[in-house]
This record gives sequence, structure tokens and C-alpha cells, in this order.
Amino acid sequence: MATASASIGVGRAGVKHTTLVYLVDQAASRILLALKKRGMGAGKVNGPGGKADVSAGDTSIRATAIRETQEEMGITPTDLQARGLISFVFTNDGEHSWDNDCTIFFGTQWDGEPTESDEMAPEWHPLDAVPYDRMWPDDELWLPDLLAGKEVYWQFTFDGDAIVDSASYADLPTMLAAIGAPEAAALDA
Ligand SMILES: Nc1nc2c([nH]c(=O)n2[C@H]2C[C@H](O)[C@@H](COP(=O)(O)OP(=O)(O)OP(=O)(O)O)O2)c(=O)[nH]1
Repeated sequence: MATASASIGVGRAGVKHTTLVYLVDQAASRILLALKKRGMGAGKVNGPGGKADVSAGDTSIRATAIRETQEEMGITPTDLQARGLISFVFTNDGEHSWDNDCTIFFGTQWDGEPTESDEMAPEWHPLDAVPYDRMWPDDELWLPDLLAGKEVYWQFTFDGDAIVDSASYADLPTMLAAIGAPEAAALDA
């Protein structure tokens, strides 16, 4: 079981810091997603990702993003850019153990071929046909902006699978102030 680390990633203190990775094959205008087979969001299509884990050797949230993509898809991203932060709050869990503050990465290069793992089954989708009906409901609010080259800063409050509140922010400092998180020198530290 991985443990959260307040020293890696950006977001609220005492909340899991996590990653999501979106890889695009620009030559073929397609995005690499995957069916999540177990754990949080099982049955949904998502990018690879997961929580920061110092015990797994993570030295930065970027290292977490690379390790999770290796573990879940068998490939190594080589040009990841940190492009946003999404803060997830889950009201259905009184202990808020599902809450996570997630750094969003975008990339176009990787080593290896996407391979199914115990956690994920990779799927390619055309960039103009992202399967939002099989994804978390907030994704269609921000993933199009990410794919258009923008940075994305959002907070979503969920009750189970339903969004009950949301807010978007102009930039990282504005978002961190709004969610009560410490200031950060960099998104991918
Ligand atoms: N696309 C998308 N991903 C989400 C949403 N909510 C949410 O927690 N996630 C992602 C962010 C993280 O990558 C993951 C939660 O982190 P986690 O580490 O608890 O999940 P996990 O079961 O994959 O565990 P692990 O790989 O770290 O062992 O789920 C959402 O609304 N949309």
C-alpha cells in the first residue's frame, strides 16, 4: 500500500498528492487512455496515474507520474510537462480518504509499447472522439482544454460518482490560495 507524502507534489497538507498522465500520438491524432481494472475509478477509462510514494523511490511528483505510467502501461514517458492541478474532494467518505490533489501531466513522447497490466488495459482513441461517456464526469470539463494546450486548475467535490460542486481557477497561486494549500515554487516539484 502506497503512502502519501506531503513533501512531493502540490496541494493541501495531509491530502494524497497524485498524478494523471495524458499521452498524445501527434502523428496519428490519437490519445493513449486505459480501462482502469481495479482500485479507485475501476471500470472507468482514465490516464495512468496514482499517488506519490517516497518508499517507491519517488523524488518528485514528475517521478511519480513516470513510475505510475511504467507500472500501469509498461512505457516510460520522456517529455512530460506538468500542466495543471485538480483537487478532488469526496463527501461520501466521512474520513475523506479518497480526497486527492492531482498534478496533471501531458506528453507526446515515450519509450516502449503500451502493454496491459493488472491495473490498466491501454486503449487508443482519436483526439476528436475521446470517450467521455466512459470517464469520470468532470473530465469533459477540463480535458479538452488540456488537449488544446491550456493549463487546467480546478476543484471538484463529489458525492460518489456525482459532481456536487466545482470551481476553476486562473492559475496555480490563485488555486492554492482558494483551497488552502501552501504556496509552491513549481507544479512538478
Ligand atoms: N480523470 C480523473 N481521474 C480521477 C478523478 N478523481 C480521481 O481521484 N482521479 C484519479 C486521480 C488519481 O490518479 C487516482 C486516485 O489516486 P489513487 O492513488 O488513490 O488511485 P489508485 O487506485 O490508482 O492507486 P495507486 O495506483 O496509487 O496504487 O484517481 C476524476 O474525477 N477524473
